[in-house]
Amino acid sequence: MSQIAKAASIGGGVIGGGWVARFLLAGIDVNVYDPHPQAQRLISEVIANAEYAYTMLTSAPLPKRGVLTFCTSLEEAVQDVDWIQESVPERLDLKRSVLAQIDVAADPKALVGSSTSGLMATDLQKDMKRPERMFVAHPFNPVYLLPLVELVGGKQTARAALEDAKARLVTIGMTGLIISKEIDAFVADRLMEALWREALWLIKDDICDTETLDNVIRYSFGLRWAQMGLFETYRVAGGEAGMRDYLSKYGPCLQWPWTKLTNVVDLDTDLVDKVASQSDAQSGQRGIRQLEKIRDQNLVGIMQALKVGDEGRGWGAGKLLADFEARLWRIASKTQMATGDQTLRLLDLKVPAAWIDYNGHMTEYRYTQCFADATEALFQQIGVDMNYVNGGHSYYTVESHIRLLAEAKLGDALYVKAQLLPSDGKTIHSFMSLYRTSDNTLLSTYESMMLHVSSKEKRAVPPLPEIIGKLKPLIEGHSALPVPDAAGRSVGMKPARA
Ligand SMILES: NC(=O)C1=CN([C@@H]2O[C@H](COP(=O)(O)OP(=O)(O)OC[C@H]3O[C@@H](n4cnc5c(N)ncnc54)[C@H](O)[C@@H]3O)[C@@H](O)[C@H]2O)C=CC1
Ligand SMILES: C[N+](C)(C)CC(=O)CC(=O)[O-]
Repeated sequence: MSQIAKAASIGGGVIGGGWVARFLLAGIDVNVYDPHPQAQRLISEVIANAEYAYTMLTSAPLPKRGVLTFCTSLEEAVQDVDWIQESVPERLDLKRSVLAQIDVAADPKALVGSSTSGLMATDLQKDMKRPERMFVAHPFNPVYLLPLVELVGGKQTARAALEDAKARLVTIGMTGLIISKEIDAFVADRLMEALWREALWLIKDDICDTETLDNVIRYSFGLRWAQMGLFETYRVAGGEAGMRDYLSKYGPCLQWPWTKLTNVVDLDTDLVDKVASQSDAQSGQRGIRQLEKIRDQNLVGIMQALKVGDEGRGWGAGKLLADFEARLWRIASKTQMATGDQTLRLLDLKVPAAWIDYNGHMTEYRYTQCFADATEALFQQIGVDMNYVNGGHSYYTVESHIRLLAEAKLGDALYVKAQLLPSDGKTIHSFMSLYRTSDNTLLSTYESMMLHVSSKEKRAVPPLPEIIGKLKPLIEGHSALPVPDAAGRSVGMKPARA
C-alpha cells in the first residue's frame, strides 16, 4: 500500500498543527513553514495534546514518533517530501499564491492537499503548472483524532491523485471520502452551516441561549449522529415500516415554517455581543487548552465505545480505529519482539488519566487490560488476526491468575514481557510480567491458559498449521528459560507463624 514517506505542513495554526501531530504520531517526519512568531510554541502545544490523547486512545504499538523540522521558508519545507498540506488562512488570493509557490518548489510527483473548508480546488489550482496533483483535503478539528478528510478534485485534478491520497490516508488512521462533484463548502460544512444558521436565528430571536442550544444537541441528536449519522438514524425512527414510511410521515413538515434556513442572519454588533457574552457565561471559566482536553477525552471515549460496537466488530469511527490498530499490530509483529533474554516484549504504553481510580493509582481492571492487550499482540505475532477469527478459529482464555505487586501512577510508562511455558499449541500457557519502564519495577504478573477452539463447532481443536508454524519455535525457544517462581501459584494466605 502506498504510504506518506515525508510530509510538509504549510501553515501551523489550529489545523496545520493538527496535521503535524497526526503525521508525527503515525511515524512520519514533517517539515513546517509558518511565519507566525509563536508558531513553534503553538504547534508544540497541539502535539502535546495529541500525545496525551493517543495514550488514552490506543495501546496498539505506535511507530517511533516522526521528526519535526521548523523551516525558515516554504521552499525549504517542501523539499524531498511526498505530501504537502496547505493550511494557511481561508483567503483565495493567499491560498492561490501559496499553492503556486509550492508547485514550483516541490517534487513534481508530490501530492498537494489544501485544508480549505469551502474554496473550490478549480479556483485554487489556477496558477499551478502541475494542477493534476492538487486537491482539497478538508479535515476536521482536532485533525489528530477525527478521521475524516473530504477529498475534492478540481477541473484539472487527476482522479489517480485522489485515489492515491485516499490510500495514503489509511496509513495515518484517516479515511478519505472522495466527493465526486465539486461544490463549494463540499458536504460536511454545508450541513454544519445549516445548523449554524438556524442556531444563530434561535439566539437572535431570544428562543434560547448558547448553553441551552448546546445542551439540546449534546443530550439528544448529537449522540445519535456520532454513531449513525442522519439517514440510518431516521430509518430506525421509521420503525418496521422503514424509510418510505418515515418520509411520508415527516416529509410534509418540510413545507411548514419550521426553519429560517434560507434567510441569512445579520451578524451585526448586537448579535455578536449577545452570542459572545452568552458563550463567555457558559464556558469562560475554562481556558481553551482545558476545553480541548475535555473535548479530546470525550472523543476518545466515544471512539472507544464505537470500537466495540456491532457486537465487537466495531462501528463507524470505532471501526476505523480498530482497523488502524490492527494495521499497527501487523507492522509491529513483523519486527522482532524478542527481548535480550528471549522473552517477548509485547506491549508498551503510558497510564492515561481515565485509568486512575479514587485511590490515585491505576485501577485493578486496567492491569488485566494490559495483559489482555499483550495477549492480543502475541496473537498478532503468531497470525491469529481477524482473518483467522473470521475463518472460524480463535483462542479462548480458560484460566488466569493475576498478582498486583506495586502501584502504577498517572503518566507512568509501562511494558509487558511474556514467557511461553511448555504446551502443545492447542493450549497456550503463558506467564506475563508488567514493569514500570523508568526503573524496571515489577508491578504485576499474569499467568493464563488459553485454548484453541473452532468457533463454528464450539469445541477445542488444534490450530491450523500456519499458526503452529509460528508458535512452536517460540515455545521451544522459551523452554530453556527458568520457569518463573510465581508460575503455578494459587491464591492463598501464607500460613501464620507459630
Ligand atoms: N479551524 C477549523 O476548525 C478548520 C479550519 N479549516 C481550514 O484550515 C485552514 C487553516 O485554518 P486554521 O488553522 O483554523 O487557521 P489559523 O489562523 O489557526 O492558522 C493559519 C496559519 O497560517 C499561517 N500563515 C499565514 N500565512 C502563511 C503563509 N504565507 N505561509 C505559511 N503559513 C502562513 C498563520 O501564521 C497561521 O499560523 C483554513 O483554510 C480553514 O478554512 C479546515 C477545517 C477546520
Ligand atoms: C469552521 N469551519 C468551517 C472551518 C469548520 C470546518 O471546516 C470543519 C470542522 O472541523 O468543523
